[in-house]
Amino acid sequence: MSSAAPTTTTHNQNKTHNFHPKRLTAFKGIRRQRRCRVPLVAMSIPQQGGNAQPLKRQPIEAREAIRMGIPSKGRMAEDTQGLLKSCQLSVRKLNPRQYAAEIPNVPGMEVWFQRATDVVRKLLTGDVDIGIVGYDMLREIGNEDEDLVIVHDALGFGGCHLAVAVPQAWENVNSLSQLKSDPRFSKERPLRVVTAYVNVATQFFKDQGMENVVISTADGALEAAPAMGAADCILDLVSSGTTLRENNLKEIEGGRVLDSQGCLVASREALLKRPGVLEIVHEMLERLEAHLRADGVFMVTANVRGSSAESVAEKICGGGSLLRGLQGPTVSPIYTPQSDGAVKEGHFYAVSIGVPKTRIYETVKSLRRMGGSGVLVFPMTYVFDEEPPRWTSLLTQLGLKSEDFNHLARGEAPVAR
Ligand SMILES: Nc1ncnc2c1ncn2[C@@H]1O[C@H](COP(=O)(O)OP(=O)(O)OP(=O)(O)O)[C@@H](O)[C@H]1O
Ligand SMILES: O=P(O)(O)OC[C@H]1O[C@H](OP(=O)(O)OP(=O)(O)O)[C@H](O)[C@@H]1O
Ligand SMILES: [Mg+2]
Repeated sequence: MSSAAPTTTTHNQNKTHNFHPKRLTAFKGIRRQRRCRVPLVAMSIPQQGGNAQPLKRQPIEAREAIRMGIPSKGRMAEDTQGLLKSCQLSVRKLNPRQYAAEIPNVPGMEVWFQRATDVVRKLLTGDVDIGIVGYDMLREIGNEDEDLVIVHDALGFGGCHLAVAVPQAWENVNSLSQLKSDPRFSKERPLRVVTAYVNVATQFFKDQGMENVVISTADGALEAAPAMGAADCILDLVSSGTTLRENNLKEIEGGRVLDSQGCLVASREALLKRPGVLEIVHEMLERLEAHLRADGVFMVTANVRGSSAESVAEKICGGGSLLRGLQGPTVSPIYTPQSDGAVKEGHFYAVSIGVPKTRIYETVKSLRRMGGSGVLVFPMTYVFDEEPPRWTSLLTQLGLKSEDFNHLARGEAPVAR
């Protein structure tokens, strides 16, 4: 470790008492804190702590089944299963205490419930091939390991950021540069930062050239540490900012370390060597992309009177960009049945447009102004577009081309390049 890097210690936190609900959560967290010695150096496979043996990577041939790891508890668990369900990839487990499950729509893949940190560890050890976790965990536990490949970096849940926060009472410290030059901290009396993200924090302070920093770690309720005197400031997750506020802490300019949300991650080795993994990831990515694109959009259809499809399309397009939909309105003739059994194109056309959910009423009013009637609004499940750019980017990261994927999909070996 370079001399500029902050050092890492552990500390115990003692009892405190207060009555805001968020603070009570914090109080519960303190009781389950454990002493945890965190290694000082960056590792390709993080240790389990204590005297545990270093984690070893399983050879790819150690098992045949394809495995996905998803969070077993915490706020990511519910959102992960919710998103999968929205993509018709519902996870089925026989009882709530079982940690193994399946996705009936993806036959042949095992789903394993793990703590978020362990999802990343198990990707690193080759015990799972695919995982869903927060980007924060991926960075902290994965530590930029080359085997970890981000397949989808924005699953739309678990949005938060990691930030440095200091006591509100530090009126003269509102930015990282002010913290850096704060005369209270020196080599003899370094700034004490508590965090659950030791690897990320170590790298951050090193990058900022902040040498007089000591990093300690705890499992949760970190916001209590400055008031208890156990640390000077914290580096922790922030979402609404309530926990910081309720514990008299504030973020500082330049102290935003990273933005996080749920990610789909896979092992490079598994993608390239375990038969079937790349195909499953391809299908999951397609479904996720199409679903996330559809989320927030409604399909609106209305019957509009006109002399031809073109004249109706012109009228709709003239009604503003909202009515043009995702690519332009779809206008189709409505056929009227005749007495002789034939059908005839009438004077009404069905118009279909994809509209942001937030602008539905505005759209209905515009359609009515154009003589639209029978307006129907449907939720969209998927918007499948061209091959998703994230898929192309994944293939590039793996050093593959589309034709290589076709070889793999046929069970043939990838083309050597
Ligand atoms: N306040 C938050 N808002 C949004 N996402 C969050 C928030 N806190 C954590 N996360 C995300 O959820 C992930 C799991 O955190 P969470 O606190 O739910 O579980 P945990 O820390 O494993 O459980 P516990 O807090 O009970 O020990 C984090 O890695 C992060 O990506
Ligand atoms: O900005 P906010 O919306 O208040 O959210 C931030 C808090 O959420 C997380 O804690 P969590 O509730 O998971 O408790 P923990 O500290 O025990 O993990 C995180 O560690 C922060 O403390
Ligand atoms: Mg938590």
